[in-house]
Amino acid sequence: MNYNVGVIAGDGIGPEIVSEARKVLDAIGAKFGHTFTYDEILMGGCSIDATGVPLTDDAIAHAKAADAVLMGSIGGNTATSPWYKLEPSLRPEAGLLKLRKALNLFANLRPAYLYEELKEACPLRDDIIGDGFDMMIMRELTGGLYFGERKTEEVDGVMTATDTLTYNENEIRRIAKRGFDIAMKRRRKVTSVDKANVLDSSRLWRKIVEEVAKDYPEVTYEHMLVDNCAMQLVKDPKQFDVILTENMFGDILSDEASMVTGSIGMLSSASLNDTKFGLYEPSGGSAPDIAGKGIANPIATILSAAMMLRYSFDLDKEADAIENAVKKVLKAGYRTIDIMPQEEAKKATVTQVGTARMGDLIVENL
Ligand SMILES: NC(=O)c1ccc[n+]([C@@H]2O[C@H](COP(=O)([O-])OP(=O)(O)OC[C@H]3O[C@@H](n4cnc5c(N)ncnc54)[C@H](O)[C@@H]3O)[C@@H](O)[C@H]2O)c1
Ligand SMILES: CC(C)[C@H](C(=O)O)[C@@H](O)C(=O)O
Ligand SMILES: [Mg+2]
Repeated sequence: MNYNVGVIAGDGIGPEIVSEARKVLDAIGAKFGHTFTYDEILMGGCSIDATGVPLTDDAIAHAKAADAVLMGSIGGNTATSPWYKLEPSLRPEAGLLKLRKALNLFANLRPAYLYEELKEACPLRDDIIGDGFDMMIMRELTGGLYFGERKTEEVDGVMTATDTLTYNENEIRRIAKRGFDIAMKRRRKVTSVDKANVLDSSRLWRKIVEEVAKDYPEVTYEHMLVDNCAMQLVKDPKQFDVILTENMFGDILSDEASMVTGSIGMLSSASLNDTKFGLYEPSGGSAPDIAGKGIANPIATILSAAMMLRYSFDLDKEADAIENAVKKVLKAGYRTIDIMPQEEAKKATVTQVGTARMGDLIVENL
């Protein structure tokens, strides 16, 4: 079967990590008898440079026409890049937000899993790590602060900036259902994270989650305030199965969860709508500090490609093959620099490799 994959390589390390994921997809195609054709789509800083805007209507049309989209990352150094002198709607991130909205990608799944082999890269103590942990962050992606009205204006001679956080019950219900559905396929526990002690939007979130929970009697659920959740993620990450939360909290908590798995370079993600379509991308950014050096970890992008095979194309065997190959390569001791702490470097059993070599090793182990 032929699959038409839209590819947004993007900026910074984006092109480096996406080309490794394409390498792996091509190898999967050859092994299992599929073809993947790639439609390259411009988004982010590279689109600004080429067209003056971070995402053109033509780019949106190509993304919509694809069977699924694989993405690297967009953006630059927000302190120094000229892209951040442009008005906000013309900056790289505006392209990504516009695409998420245009494709109605409301459900963002970010699986944070500690590989046995990466315990050394996890900054937590051994007694906290125990047998490891495996959680799914289910982040609402098309509402909340990211999409509310915002303005900067002078009020009584004082510069004043406003961002608004709005959720309606339908937006909350559909993401909550997704969260409980996923929990049914996992360890049947949902932790709904909010700030209901302060925010109206969180109080509505809690009310709707409680209604949805009634349809899932087999799932244990709890509410947790976001500040406590941030703390619990490092105190006892094992307690979490599905973390269900709104857009901004999910953005922040998923970066935190990634670090307890060893590195942001390990955290894959799928952004889904209510069809089989999805946008698959690593959770981390364009990493301007290491772009062009050939040292970025491509595993999150490769695992995102595996999620694409599983969720958009129903190719479970093929997705398993990628995930197993990643495990084998880690077991054999290969590490990119982000998952290789100093003490590990001294061990003869561990070998540091760059981006392309890591991609090749995963292909060799398929
Ligand atoms: N989905 C996306 O495209 C996305 C996500 C997050 C940030 N961004 C953008 O990326 C730019 C840089 O943001 P930032 O520096 O705050 O976050 P970042 O995630 O790009 O980088 C944070 C740190 O993590 C490291 N890192 C990230 N991915 C890595 C990988 N695959 N391998 C090894 N190390 C990795 C970086 O080197 C850096 O030290 C900004 O413009 C931001 O808006 C884009
Ligand atoms: C680049 C940025 C807009 C984006 C977000 O905040 O959603 C990123 O941080 C992410 O986590 O995908
Ligand atoms: Mg983020």
